[in-house]
Amino acid sequence: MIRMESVTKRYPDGTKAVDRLSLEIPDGSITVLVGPSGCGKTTTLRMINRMVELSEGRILLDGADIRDQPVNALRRSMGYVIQNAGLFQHRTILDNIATVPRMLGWDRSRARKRATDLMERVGLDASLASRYPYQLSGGQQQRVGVARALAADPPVLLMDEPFSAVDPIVRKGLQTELLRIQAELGKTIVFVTHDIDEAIRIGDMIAVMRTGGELVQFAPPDELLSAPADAFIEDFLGNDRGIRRLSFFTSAGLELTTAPIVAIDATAKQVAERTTPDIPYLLVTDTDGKPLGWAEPKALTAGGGSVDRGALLSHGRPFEFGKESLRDALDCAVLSPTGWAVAVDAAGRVVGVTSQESIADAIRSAHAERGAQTAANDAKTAGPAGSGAAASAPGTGRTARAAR
Ligand SMILES: Nc1ncnc2c1ncn2[C@@H]1O[C@H](COP(=O)(O)OP(=O)(O)OP(=O)(O)O)[C@@H](O)[C@H]1O
Repeated sequence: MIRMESVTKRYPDGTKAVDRLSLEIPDGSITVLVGPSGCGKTTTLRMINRMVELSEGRILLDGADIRDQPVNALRRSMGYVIQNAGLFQHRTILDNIATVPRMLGWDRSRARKRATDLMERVGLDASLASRYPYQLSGGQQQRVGVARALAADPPVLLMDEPFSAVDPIVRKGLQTELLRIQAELGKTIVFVTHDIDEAIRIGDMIAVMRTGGELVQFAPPDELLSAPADAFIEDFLGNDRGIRRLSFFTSAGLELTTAPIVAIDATAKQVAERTTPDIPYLLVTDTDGKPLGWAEPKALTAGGGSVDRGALLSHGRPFEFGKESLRDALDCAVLSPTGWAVAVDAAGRVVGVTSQESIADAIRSAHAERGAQTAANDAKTAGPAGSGAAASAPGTGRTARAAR
């Protein structure tokens, strides 16, 4: 664990970049430092690998003061990724990734084998190995940067605005890749961004800082959204907090019904059996159970056994039950022409449908459950007085990340 104890950084010109920052960065998870330009994020990150020396306080890595170990050994235990990747322009992609293992004395073939494996891990095609950085897109260069930082398998990864220079679609792809890599490797990642949406999407814990290098709130993203510490955080988070928070609630608890579902080859009798006064529309599936569209029951029987697929209303985007969040389910329902959302399994087969009312019920119970959980965690972490000054992550109760 990285523990920052009342850390202050004053630059020689007198600028106080970080002010008595206390933070416990939990192992094996992503902690995001976020805040407006100039609030001290980069300075904080660089104090961890001693690219910037702190002025007061101390930083402990697994209980040991980082100033008590040789700076080279410290930096080797921490991969470092920056904006625009910072690749060596005169080296091939493979050699860029193999840089640290080579510095550590690995022989050439072992280092290259490691680099080749890492290219695959970060989603880079092997055919790019012999190219030079200028022959890659910005997104590909960032992937190389991540692979290079992972090359010596350091337990800690420090990432400074790594995805800021690429367009929003590529950026989302890189975030997804990082989450996938993190799920596989379980590194301790400290990630700097000024983008609160990025922080919410990838962070297990988020530290919000404000100008003057002050920590304002340290919390998991759903807690930040539900209980911002003050008006500054509320403003920084922007609109739609309630809706965005629904991304942290799984759709697994939603009540589904299969009552209004019929297959395309259903007989008139089967359609009639499914039809009740409560159900103005039926969802039609193909014979494999995949959704085709909504139809009024009478439209299904009008053709005397053959359904006109072109006349079906769109079923919209279905959501994957249990994997996607309540936010996804709500979005599907709101966009559905019938107001009902279609739930599918991983193979895309319909497992049921759910109404906006059922989703509203699920949202209410999810809020109540999370409230009870938070209260229980608060009671646990409150513990005996004087249990430490550093802002710390709750020990338990982090909900599984819904597919964000
Ligand atoms: N070498 C330096 N000498 C003097 N002041 C510095 C130095 N480096 C940074 N600062 C100042 O320290 C403060 C914090 O800078 P820092 O780069 O840590 O902020 P940041 O939150 O990462 O900003 P950004 O999002 O714009 O990158 C700023 O006021 C900055 O001008």
